[in-house]
Amino acid sequence: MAQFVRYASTKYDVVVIGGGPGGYVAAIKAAQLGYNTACIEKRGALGGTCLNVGCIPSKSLLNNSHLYHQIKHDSENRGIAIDGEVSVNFPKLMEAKEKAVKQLTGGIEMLFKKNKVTYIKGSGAFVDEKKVSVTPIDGSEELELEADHFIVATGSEPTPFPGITIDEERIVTSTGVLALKEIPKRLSIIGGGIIGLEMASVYSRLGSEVTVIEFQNAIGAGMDAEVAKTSQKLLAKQGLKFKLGTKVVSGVRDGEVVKIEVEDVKSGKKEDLEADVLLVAIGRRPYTEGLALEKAGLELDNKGRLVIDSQYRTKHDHIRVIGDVTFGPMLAHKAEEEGIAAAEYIKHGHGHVNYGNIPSVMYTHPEVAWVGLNEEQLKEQGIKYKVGKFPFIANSRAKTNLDTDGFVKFLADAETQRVLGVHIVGPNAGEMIAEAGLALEYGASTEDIARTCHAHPTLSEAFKEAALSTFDKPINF
Ligand SMILES: Cc1cc2nc3c(=O)[nH]c(=O)nc-3n(C[C@H](O)[C@H](O)[C@H](O)COP(=O)(O)OP(=O)(O)OC[C@H]3O[C@@H](n4cnc5c(N)ncnc54)[C@H](O)[C@@H]3O)c2cc1C
Ligand SMILES: NC(=O)c1ccc[n+]([C@@H]2O[C@H](COP(=O)([O-])OP(=O)(O)OC[C@H]3O[C@@H](n4cnc5c(N)ncnc54)[C@H](O)[C@@H]3O)[C@@H](O)[C@H]2O)c1
Repeated sequence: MAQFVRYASTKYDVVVIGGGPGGYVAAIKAAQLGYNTACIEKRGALGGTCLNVGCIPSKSLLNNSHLYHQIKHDSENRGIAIDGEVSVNFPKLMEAKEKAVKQLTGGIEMLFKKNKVTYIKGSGAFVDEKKVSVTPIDGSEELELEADHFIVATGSEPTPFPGITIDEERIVTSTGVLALKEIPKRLSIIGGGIIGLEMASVYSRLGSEVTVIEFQNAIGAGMDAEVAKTSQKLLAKQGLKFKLGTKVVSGVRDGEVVKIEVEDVKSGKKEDLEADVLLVAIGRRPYTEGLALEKAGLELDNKGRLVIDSQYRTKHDHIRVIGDVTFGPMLAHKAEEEGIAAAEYIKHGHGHVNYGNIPSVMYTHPEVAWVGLNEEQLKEQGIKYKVGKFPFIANSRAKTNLDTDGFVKFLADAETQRVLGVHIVGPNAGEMIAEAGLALEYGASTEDIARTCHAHPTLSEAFKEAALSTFDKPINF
């Protein structure tokens, strides 16, 4: 009975299943558009993978491990003398991460209150296409909710590696690696994608010997090949070991160590490795467990993604799907944009996400960021393009910061100079890429950017000079 008082109503205009970046944003937007909205989340905290076990905890560890590494290895250069020992307090580092997560997930609860979204802590499952049942996480009585519209945003989970058993202690996914009890002496990572490289950076800076095992001959899971190569070189200089073109045959825990057998893809040569922790980071897959999709007759494709049309509708017009659980890149900002668009489709019949303009950022040091098409895609599509590049070594702010690795690379239409893609490896790339996104959105040419006054001395002058370099000579290089 108490449940019904707490959850006020069992009939809503909009019910959102999943409280991650897709779901919580969709719920707030729907409420702002005037709908009586509820959001069902089973984790016990809002914010989904991103805030709880993804973007936010990983960025906390990346930031603080970078600071530590810089203080320890890069202070003398800068005229800062360290008298005494600089060391890591690992439990405290983890505590700082937890604090950031708690503040941000709690912040979403406040936003729900402010926007009058009903937050239902439980697991949602379709009863039919008009109703969902909720099993509350506090063990109280099951509820049934009816709604005119549903938005499914149940996210994704780590892709398992066939034959390798995860214990989240010695053989871990991204969730386990973000919550280790101690810094492993040796960390092996299967997958040289974004998770693999970000976590490799964290633990390498903290003192682990890190080996990244990647099936492909390049790291970065699809980033511009030249950028991927540069990034790999810079990460290798920091001490990361790479085994590219390498297949993992097996990974087994043996007491306190993990034994890994790998095989060179080309030669078939086998090798045995040993690690204290093995991270499996070979991608993520859509998560629909327990949703009882069959009760609503919803379809999955062969990759387990919920099938939708361009307005996020399933075969039922009133059931929409957004975020990692459906098509497109598995990124928080993509899920958020879709959350807003889905609510707007419900209200107005139109919404907007530009899938050609979704930035990607890898938060290593230096960062890697890109948006639009890369050289390989342009060649594949037969589009004639010009390249403009500017290295940070020639940028005054990068010089003053003693942080000069990397470059900005523009790809522009050969005839019109319209920006087609921007790829950056370098300091602050993740912030700088926003300017490229704006340029793409407005259909800017590289000349538009080159003629825009950028403040001096800033890293963004490298951005301007790279744009200029697609059609003229740079000034400072
Ligand atoms: C280690 C790591 C780092 C990452 N870093 C970044 C980054 O820096 N930038 C970036 O853009 N992306 C990053 N990502 C990806 C990002 O986390 C996802 O793209 C994003 O969280 C997807 O949002 P979503 O709302 O679709 O799903 P999720 O965030 O996965 O949220 C889905 C929610 O639905 C809930 N749920 C599932 N089924 C039910 C049910 N039946 N009933 C009730 N609730 C349910 C789940 O508990 C979950 O909380 C990272 C991911 C990982 C793993
Ligand atoms: N900064 C960010 O935006 C950020 C950070 C972390 C995660 N994410 C998102 O989370 C998702 C998952 O990340 P991820 O790094 O697990 O996936 P990913 O797709 O980025 O990379 C997986 C890598 O594993 C390799 N691989 C696959 N199977 C393998 C095998 N059997 N042996 C060796 N290597 C193998 C792939 O070639 C690829 O390079 C991605 O979609 C990513 O966009 C984003």
